[in-house]
Amino acid sequence: MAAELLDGKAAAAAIKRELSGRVAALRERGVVPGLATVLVGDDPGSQWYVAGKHRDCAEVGIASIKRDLPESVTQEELEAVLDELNADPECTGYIVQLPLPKHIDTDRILERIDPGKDADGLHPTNLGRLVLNANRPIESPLPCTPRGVIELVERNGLSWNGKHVVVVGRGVTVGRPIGPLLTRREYNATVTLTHTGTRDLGAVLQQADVIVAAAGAEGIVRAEHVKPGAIVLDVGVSRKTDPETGRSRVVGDVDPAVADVAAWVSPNPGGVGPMTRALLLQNVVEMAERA
Ligand SMILES: Nc1nc2c(c(=O)[nH]1)N[C@@H](CN(C=O)c1ccc(C(=O)N[C@@H](CCC(=O)O)C(=O)O)cc1)CN2
Repeated sequence: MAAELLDGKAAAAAIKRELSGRVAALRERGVVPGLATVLVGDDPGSQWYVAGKHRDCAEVGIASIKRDLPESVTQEELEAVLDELNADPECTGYIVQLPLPKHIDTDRILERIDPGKDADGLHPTNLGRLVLNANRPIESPLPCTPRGVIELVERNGLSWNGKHVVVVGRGVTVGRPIGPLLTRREYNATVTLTHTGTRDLGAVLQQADVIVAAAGAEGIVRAEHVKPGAIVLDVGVSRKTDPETGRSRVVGDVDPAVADVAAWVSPNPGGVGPMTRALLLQNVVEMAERA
């Protein structure tokens, strides 16, 4: 039987409709939320994601500011741009598009962001609050993709309570922060984080009620790894060029045959990607509401 689809486009559209009303209410109070993006270099994927963030802002009434910098930018020049955004009252939140070029120290850049303007929730203060505030609501921005994964499942009437979640990939935007989030009492999941050093990944995956595949390794999750009835979220992004058309397309971490075994799968594209974008807007709106 074919799995049901976790439609990220539909869920993201619903979130954006809700946010439009909240932005209108903020504007009535004279508060204009403004998201800035910092893009370094000319990677077409990153350019496409950043352009999408500006389109999303326009759709819900958030002002947006662009800072596009050449690949050759130095650490000091990039930090000066962040200092300027930290001081700019029209920028209420901002993101630095990742990945950054190899000559840039990404950790130092993330630490330079004012935690009160950290729309991605990746500043050490905000990641630390995610770990510390175990028994009270978190009043600081949370990483967008983990938030998007959680929302996508819940908006389809599914619960995390008591589920064994196996996450594949230990990157800073998904794998590392999703465990502290899903193990909070309100979600109550049990999380296993796997990575390239995990022995017998297939055997670990077979124990999962939910798989979150965020390794960026095409087709790493296959049908024989998946327990019948599991929920499978495909967060991985690899790009493949079609030899006939020369056009590039996104391929995920989940082999399409998984849909014959799982109960629910998120398509890729059209699953977690649009949710990441919607939850970024939600972070911006929440930060403006709290300010
Ligand atoms: N500063 C950040 N950098 C990066 C993040 C992040 O959350 N913060 N995540 C990813 C890229 N990303 C957002 O920035 C992102 C990835 C994918 C999508 C998306 O909507 N994808 C579409 C398909 C797109 C395509 O065809 O290329 C989909 O899934 O339907 C949005 C945002 C790394 N960097």
